[in-house]
Amino acid sequence: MTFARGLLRLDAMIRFDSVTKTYPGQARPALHDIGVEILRGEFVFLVGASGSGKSSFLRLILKEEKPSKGRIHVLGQDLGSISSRKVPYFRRDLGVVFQDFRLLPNKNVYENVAFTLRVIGKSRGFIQSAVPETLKLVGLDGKGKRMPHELSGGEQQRVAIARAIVNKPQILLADEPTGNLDPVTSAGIMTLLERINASGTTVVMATHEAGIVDQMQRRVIELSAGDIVRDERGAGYGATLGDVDEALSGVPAVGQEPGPAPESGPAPTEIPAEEDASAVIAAVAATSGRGAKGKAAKAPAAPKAPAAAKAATSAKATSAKATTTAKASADPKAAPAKPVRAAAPKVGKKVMDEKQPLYVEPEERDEVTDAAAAITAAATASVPVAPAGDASEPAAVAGDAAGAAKGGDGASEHLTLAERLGLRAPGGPRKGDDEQEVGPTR
Ligand SMILES: Nc1ncnc2c1ncn2[C@@H]1O[C@H](COP(=O)(O)OP(=O)(O)OP(=O)(O)O)[C@@H](O)[C@H]1O
Repeated sequence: MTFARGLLRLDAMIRFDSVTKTYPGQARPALHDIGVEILRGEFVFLVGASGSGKSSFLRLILKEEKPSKGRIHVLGQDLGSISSRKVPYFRRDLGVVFQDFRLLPNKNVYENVAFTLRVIGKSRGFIQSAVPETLKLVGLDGKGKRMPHELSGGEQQRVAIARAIVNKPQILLADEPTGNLDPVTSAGIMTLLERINASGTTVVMATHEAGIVDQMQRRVIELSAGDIVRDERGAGYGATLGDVDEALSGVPAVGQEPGPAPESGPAPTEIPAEEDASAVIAAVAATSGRGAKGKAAKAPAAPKAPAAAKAATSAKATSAKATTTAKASADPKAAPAKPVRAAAPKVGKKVMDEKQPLYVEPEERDEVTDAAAAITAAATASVPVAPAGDASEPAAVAGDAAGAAKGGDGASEHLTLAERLGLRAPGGPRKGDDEQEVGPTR
C-alpha cells in the first residue's frame, strides 16, 4: 500500500509505505508490500502464525533490519535517511521488551534499570531520581537491591519494562512479552503495559496470546505469510487465526467439547471469588491463549500446514473485501470487529458477573497513572515530524553526552545488548560489554 508523499500525519508514530522485506537467501518475503500507519497513543497487537512476520515488523521499526523495498517513517523520521552512527540516538525514543527479559544477571534490579541511563550519559542526580520512580511505576518499589535470580519471571519482566521506559520512550515495542509467563503473571504485565499506554506511550506488541488480545479489544494487525490480512480497531484475536490455532493445537473452539485443562494456569473452577479480575483474565489466557498458543505449542509457519494454508487463503479472501489496507480498515468508523469464535473463556458466569473488566481506560487518576503520566508527558508532548529525506538528528537527543560514542556506518552488524537497546552506537566491544550478552536468568 502506498501513501501519497507528503501526507505524513502529525500523529503518525510509525508508517510503513509499500514495505517488503526479503532476507538473504529467502525466496519468499518475510513481509510483503506492507502499508500501515500507527498513530500516537495507540495500543496495537501484531498477531499471526509463527513465521508470519511479526518480529520482522518490529525489527524494521527498530532499524535492526532494512526494508528490501519501500520506506519506513518512525517518529517523523525516514529510517532510510538515518546513518548507522545515528541509529542509537534514534532508538532512545523507543523502548523494547523481549520475551526472554534480557537482564544483566550480575547486576541488581536498580543497576539493571540505571544501566540504560548510565550508558547514555545521564547525570547521577537524574538516575537517582528516575530509577526509583520507574521501579515504583512497574510495581517493584523496594526491590531495587534484589538480583534477577531472586525475582519471579513476572518481576523480571517488570524490570525489563522499567529499563525500556526509564528513558521516556515515545514508542514501546514488545515482542511476546508474556511468552514466558504464566497467565496470572501475564495479566499483571498487560495491566502495566496498558497503564504505560494510557499515559501516552504508543505500544506495539507481537503476541500469540488470544485471550489477552480478545480481552483488550485494541487495534489488531494480523499478518499471514508476510501480508496484512486484517487491521481492525477494537478487535479480538480473530476467528481465522483461531482456526489455525484450533487446527494445529487440538484446542476446541466454542461449542465443542472442551479438552483437558491446560497444564499451566489455574483451572477455571479454581478461581477464588475474592481474587481480582486478573484471575478472570488469567483464566481466559490459560484456556485460549496459553493453551492454544503457548510457546511450546507454537503453531508452525502457515505455509507448512494444510489447515493453516487453507485458513491463510481464507484470510486473504476476507482481506480483499474488508480490511486489506491499513488506512481504510483502521477507520474508527469502520464496522465493528467480527465476533471472535475461538478460545472461549472457561469462566463461570457468576464469577464473570462479579468481576470488573481488567482492561479499561482508567477513569480516575491514581498514583500509578499519575507517575506514568509524569514520566511520559514530556516525551509525548510533541512529535518531531521531519520531511522525508531530512537526516537531521532528533532534538531530544542532540547534544547528549553519549554523542561522543564511537561507531560509524561501517560498524559491525553484530550488536551488543546496549546497541540493540539503542543505548550505544555500534562500534565493537568495550569494557563490560561481555556481560550484556545474556539471556533469561531463570
Ligand atoms: N534473519 C533471518 N534470515 C532469514 N530468514 C528469516 C530471518 N528472520 C526471519 N526470517 C524468516 O522470515 C519469516 C518471518 O519471520 P518472523 O520471525 O518475522 O516471524 P514471526 O511472526 O515473528 O514468528 P514467531 O511468531 O515464530 O516469532 C520466517 O519465514 C522466518 O523464517
